[in-house]
Amino acid sequence: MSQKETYENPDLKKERQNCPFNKEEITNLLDGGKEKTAERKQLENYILSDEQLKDAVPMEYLSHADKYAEELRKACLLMHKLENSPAGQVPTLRALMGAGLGSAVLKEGNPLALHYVMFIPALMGQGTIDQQAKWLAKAYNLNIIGTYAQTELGHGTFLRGLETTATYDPNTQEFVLESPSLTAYKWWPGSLGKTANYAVVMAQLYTKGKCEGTHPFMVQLRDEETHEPLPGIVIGEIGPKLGMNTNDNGYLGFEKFRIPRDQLLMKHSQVLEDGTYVKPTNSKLSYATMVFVRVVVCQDVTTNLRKAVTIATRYSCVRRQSELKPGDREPQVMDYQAQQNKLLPPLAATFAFQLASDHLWNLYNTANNNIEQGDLELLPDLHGLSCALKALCSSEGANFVEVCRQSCGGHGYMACSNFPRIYGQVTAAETYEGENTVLWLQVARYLVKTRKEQTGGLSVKYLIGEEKGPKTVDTTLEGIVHLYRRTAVGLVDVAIAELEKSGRKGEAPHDAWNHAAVYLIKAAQAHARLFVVESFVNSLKVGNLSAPVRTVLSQLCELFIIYWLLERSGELFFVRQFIKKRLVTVEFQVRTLLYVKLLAAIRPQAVNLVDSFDLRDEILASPLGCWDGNVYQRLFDEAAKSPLNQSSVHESFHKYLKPLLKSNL
Ligand SMILES: CCCCC/C=C\C/C=C\C/C=C\C/C=C\C/C=C\CCCCC(=O)SCCNC(=O)CCNC(=O)[C@H](O)C(C)(C)COP(=O)(O)OP(=O)(O)OC[C@H]1O[C@@H](n2cnc3c(N)ncnc32)[C@H](O)[C@@H]1OP(=O)(O)O
Ligand SMILES: Cc1cc2nc3c(=O)[nH]c(=O)nc-3n(C[C@H](O)[C@H](O)[C@H](O)COP(=O)(O)OP(=O)(O)OC[C@H]3O[C@@H](n4cnc5c(N)ncnc54)[C@H](O)[C@@H]3O)c2cc1C
Repeated sequence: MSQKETYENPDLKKERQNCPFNKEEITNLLDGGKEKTAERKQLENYILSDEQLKDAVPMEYLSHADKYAEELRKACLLMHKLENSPAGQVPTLRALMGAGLGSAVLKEGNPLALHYVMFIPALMGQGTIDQQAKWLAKAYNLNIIGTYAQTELGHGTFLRGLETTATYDPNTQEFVLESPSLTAYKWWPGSLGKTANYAVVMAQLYTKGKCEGTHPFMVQLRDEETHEPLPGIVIGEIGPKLGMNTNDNGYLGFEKFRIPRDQLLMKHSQVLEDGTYVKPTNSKLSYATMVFVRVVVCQDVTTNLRKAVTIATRYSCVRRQSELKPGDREPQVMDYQAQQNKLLPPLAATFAFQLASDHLWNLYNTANNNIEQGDLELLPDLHGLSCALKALCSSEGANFVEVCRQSCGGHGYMACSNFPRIYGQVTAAETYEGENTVLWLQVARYLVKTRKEQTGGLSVKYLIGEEKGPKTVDTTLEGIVHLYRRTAVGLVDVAIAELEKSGRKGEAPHDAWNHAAVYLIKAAQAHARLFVVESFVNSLKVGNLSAPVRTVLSQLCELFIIYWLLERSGELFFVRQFIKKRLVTVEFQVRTLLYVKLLAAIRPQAVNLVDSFDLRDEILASPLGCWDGNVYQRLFDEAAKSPLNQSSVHESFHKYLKPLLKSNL
């Protein structure tokens, strides 16, 4: 059964011949430059060549506890490796926390992720200079390991409803942390179950008998030597989940647990020794850590989607099934237009999401620098855009990953295909860091406010003033983007009209808001899609792209924006002006024709495009997606690893089946 190391599936080989563009140019573009590509490759060689970081058996065959222990072993080894990393510590950390390199080693979730993704950012964003001096070095050196404990059994979304209390005692200058009910128990924080010994805990601050709202507190949970929970701390792990099972999500209760006053993270608000409360300039500054994570989640989801698309595209060019031309050889399933319709939109989406995420990352950095200087002007736009893109990338990403799985037929359902893990990771992002529906409503709030008050940040400028641009069918990219813009504006206006209608009926604003939720969510989604397509189209106008790369990216861009338009066509019916002008029918006919042409144009470039993602086989971790296309041999090799194949007759036969067979029931 063995194949030569040099094997390359002939169909894939053919797909790779005569590539019209330079794959490396796209790789460099995605990495952020030639040097960054070189750095990444060097880092991958450094990490992935370490034998101790390889799994002895696939993780699926381990128990819940063994999975955790094995992932923790590798996570700790990775941290040791940081010291001598050729790329430097911070870029290495970033690569390890992201969905690429990190997931090649830590398959079921990184037990140290929350330390880097939330605990350290919370200390940096919420702690004073003195508090950072006290804790940050320890955290960076991994002398302490932390998490972010906000969500409770009873409340995740509604932060004002959190029940954990931190009551200031001026006599001892301490806060007393308390979980007054079962629903007040912290529930969900990653790494809390077994790994972390510290946490940034969000609790309702009481001082001088008054509740001042939720605030972040630095809390030690476990003894630094023995790792035993400290007296007054009730802590544990919450059990198996759909995915990310070694992220050891945990629970946490406080029984009159005391911490010194200076462990309230006091960058934005303070409690003085006598208990006087000093307010922040903006009460939402304590939510800043969530904003950071929403921004990085967009990047994480995009990297995961690239993996799914690579696996499905390569497999679809290796897989031959059914009959296209009667009597001919079975075709590659990728030659079915229906398969292209499944796979080429998610392929295009990887570019669209990456470009939008880059844009968001730049906004985050600018806004954050300004906030450090006391200038909060960009905060509403950052909040609106991070909610919009987090919700859009995670929801569309999860749907696309599922389509990629389906496109691989039965083999896509195997655990070894890696789709279950990728899906587990991406769909989790639909819930964590703000449940998507809730985030859409936050976006809608910003849109409605902007439209009504005619003032808002850069991402919502199109809602201010009268819309300009062609009102007839225009088949240029600009024309299509304009259609998106008109739909987005139109849907905000429809939502506002609904709110006003309810108002006229005498409904209170909160009831009117609830009764307009369907419209509000549609408006928020249209806004997010507009932002993504604008980013895609605009980024093709600038940059130093060769003509062949520009051509293929333009085809992907056009395909993607038409795909979304056709998918969400129902929304055009909400916007009255389209119906009046009978634009919808015309739009449909023209776009569908173009869409089908684009599928055919991109099809021959699909394998070369996913090759240009330059994802190593260890990162894809799937027999279906390997570079050599040796799919069937690899599936067979994976099956051989099953513990059920280690003997010809399993012991359970003798215990259960044989007695049944002999029982003459
Ligand atoms: C140094 C090395 C670093 C290495 C690491 C680097 C990179 C890492 C790379 C990759 C990692 C990638 C991904 C991560 C991978 C794995 C992740 C693993 C685990 C995931 C962790 C998940 C953790 C969590 O889930 S933590 C819990 C998150 N919880 C939530 O998100 C709760 C959601 N709820 C809310 O946010 C709020 O309650 C609310 C829904 C917004 C409502 O709040 P409320 O106070 O009720 O506000 P209201 O609606 O009344 O609005 C009032 C007003 O405030 C404005 N507002 C609201 N929120 C904000 C905000 N955040 N910022 C600014 N403004 C805000 C709102 O717009 C209103 O304004 P206005 O009155 O209309 O003007
Ligand atoms: C894998 C994973 C990791 C996590 N890690 C952490 C962590 O490290 N730290 C941490 O603190 N938390 C963490 N969480 C918790 C996570 O942040 C919350 O689960 C999330 O914010 C959703 O809150 P909830 O569970 O209370 O959902 P709920 O708010 O109860 O949602 C239930 C339903 O109610 C709807 N709903 C709720 N409010 C509204 C509203 N106002 N309007 C309309 N619909 C509404 C929602 O849309 C949803 O359909 C994690 C969760 C997961 C799944």
